[in-house]
Amino acid sequence: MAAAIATSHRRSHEYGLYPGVHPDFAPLSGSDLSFLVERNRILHTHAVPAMETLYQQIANTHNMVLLTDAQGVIVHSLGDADFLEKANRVALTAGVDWSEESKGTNAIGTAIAEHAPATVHADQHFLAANHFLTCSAAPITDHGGNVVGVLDVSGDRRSFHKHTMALVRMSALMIENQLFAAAFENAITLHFHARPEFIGTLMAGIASFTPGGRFLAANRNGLFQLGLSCPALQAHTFSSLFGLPLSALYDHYRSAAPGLLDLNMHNGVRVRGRAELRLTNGMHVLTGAFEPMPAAQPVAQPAPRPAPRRMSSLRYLNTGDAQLEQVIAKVGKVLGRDVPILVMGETGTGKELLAQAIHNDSPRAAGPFVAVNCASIPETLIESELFGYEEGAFTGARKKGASGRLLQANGGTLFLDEIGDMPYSLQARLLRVLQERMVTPLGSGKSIPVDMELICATNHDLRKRIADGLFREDLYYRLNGLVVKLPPLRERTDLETVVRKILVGEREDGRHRISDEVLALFRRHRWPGNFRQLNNLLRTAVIMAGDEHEIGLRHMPDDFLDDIADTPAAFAGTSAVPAPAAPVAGANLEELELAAILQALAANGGNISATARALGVSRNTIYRKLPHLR
Ligand SMILES: Nc1ncnc2c1ncn2[C@@H]1O[C@H](COP(=O)(O)OP(=O)(O)OP(=O)(O)O)[C@@H](O)[C@H]1O
Repeated sequence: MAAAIATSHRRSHEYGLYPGVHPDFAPLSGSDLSFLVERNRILHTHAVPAMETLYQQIANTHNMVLLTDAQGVIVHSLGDADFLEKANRVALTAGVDWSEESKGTNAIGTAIAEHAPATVHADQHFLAANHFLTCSAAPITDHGGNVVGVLDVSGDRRSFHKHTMALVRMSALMIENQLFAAAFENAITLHFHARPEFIGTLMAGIASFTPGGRFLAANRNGLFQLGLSCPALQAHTFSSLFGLPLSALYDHYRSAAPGLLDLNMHNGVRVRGRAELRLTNGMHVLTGAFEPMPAAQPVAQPAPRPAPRRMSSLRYLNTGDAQLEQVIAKVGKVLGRDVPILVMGETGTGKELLAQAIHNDSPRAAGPFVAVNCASIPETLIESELFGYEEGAFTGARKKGASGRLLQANGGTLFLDEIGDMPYSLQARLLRVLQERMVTPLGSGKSIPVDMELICATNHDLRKRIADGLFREDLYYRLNGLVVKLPPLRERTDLETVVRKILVGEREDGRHRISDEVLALFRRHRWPGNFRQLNNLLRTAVIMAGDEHEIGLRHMPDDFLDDIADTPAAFAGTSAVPAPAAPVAGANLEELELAAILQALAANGGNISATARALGVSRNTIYRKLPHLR
């Protein structure tokens, strides 16, 4: 360090500074300061919690915690009141520039100049005005290795403690990992270390890959363990770095309770790992573990490397509901048998997800999965969308023509969603394609052979549509090789598992859980939007809950609680609701409901908000039922 301090002093001279100078301690003006914070918003957001934790460890030691931008200008500070007065003399406050150019040798400026952690003690500071300080600073870098800020602890020189630097470095690493996670939210993220107990700690390496397996980036410890520079890693993939095909990674996480992965790195080092992939629809596809991770294995006895298992996508969907289990068993029997499958079910019951799982488990999994929603394409376009067209087939046709969705599904699976909404005129054409296995694009005399599996879905009663003259009977019989019906959410017996699974997908740490009260309400809700509704509701609730681990009634949106309140059955049996006094013979539901509200009001001392919370309804609902309370 002494050499680095001497070099820094030389630089300070070159900047035209001299030790006795009284430097410019003026901070940025108000609007410039706001601009500085705004420009560093992401850094600020992720650094402040780590700064607060760091500060808790050093509180009452006459120290301050400082965050600067990449140039050394202070963005945020936390400090001991008794030290603040002294600190103000040298302006350890937001908006002041602590680069070497401005203040000569100091931990912040020197850490930036050296691109390395720096401790500058007492008279090691270049300016005499700063000799009463002792400072420890660590640069914060992004995944490309660029310094984006500095974390620093500065205090009275008599308060110097040799462990301060270790704390600062750990906190900087924590901030870097947060920035990394935010930058690669939708990537496959692998947390790895040779010692399994270090996975999930600051020591773990983290590497990100595209869903196709291409290397994107690694954090500081990841780069260290991989032993390659960032540019050298760009040519790599998941399998070239960790010796496991990507498909085996997906398979691993389709098992009911996947443990840590055993991986052989390109340099021969064996590591253990845990992978995650967050999809934009909010579900993790990789962290198939609904249960907490199994305890790490002792270091001395690494588990024998298991033979790669192929776990099915269908099995991944199977979360314990008996009706669903039957559906999965049935479709499992016809996989690859060229039997068209018709999936029935209300909106949002997961028909498309099931179709995708069937495709993934079929012998055509390597081919394309092409989904067409017949209800969402305008009737005038559906023909060209499905069958494609030749160049110049109609006004507005693209120059080179288009292949059409049927041909795009060649070699894979075509999923026709909302088949009941297929225009009647096109149904005969579709039937011909299915019978002859040939597609004739619009405006073309040529027929092209096509080879695909067909899965259709509908939430209409197709027999009724046939009776109404809206659906062709011959097409119906061609489509319904195997008909399966997905149960609506209100009939599923695995609601708790499903909720847990969605919550695991909502946040990387998967730490939210639902309260028994809310689960009881969920069990009584009608769920008209099925999984789509449940997913959205849980996503909002997780945001509402923030740092609270348990999702309770107070995190539920009002419209949901209103819906529940309008479902009389919802009042029976929830732990939140005291059972109404012995029902009066002949009382109707409304009377029972009123009795329950009055009882809850009494139990909550007439407090409307507490009563609403206890009953799982909004305050408006209470006022609606008992208008005299307004
Ligand atoms: N088992 C499940 N667990 C969690 N989320 C699910 C599950 N099944 C479906 N979803 C989610 O619910 C939403 C609707 O699913 P999907 O599109 O498969 O339903 P659908 O029955 O095809 O709906 P629609 O009839 O409206 O087209 C999607 O966001 C999907 O990811």
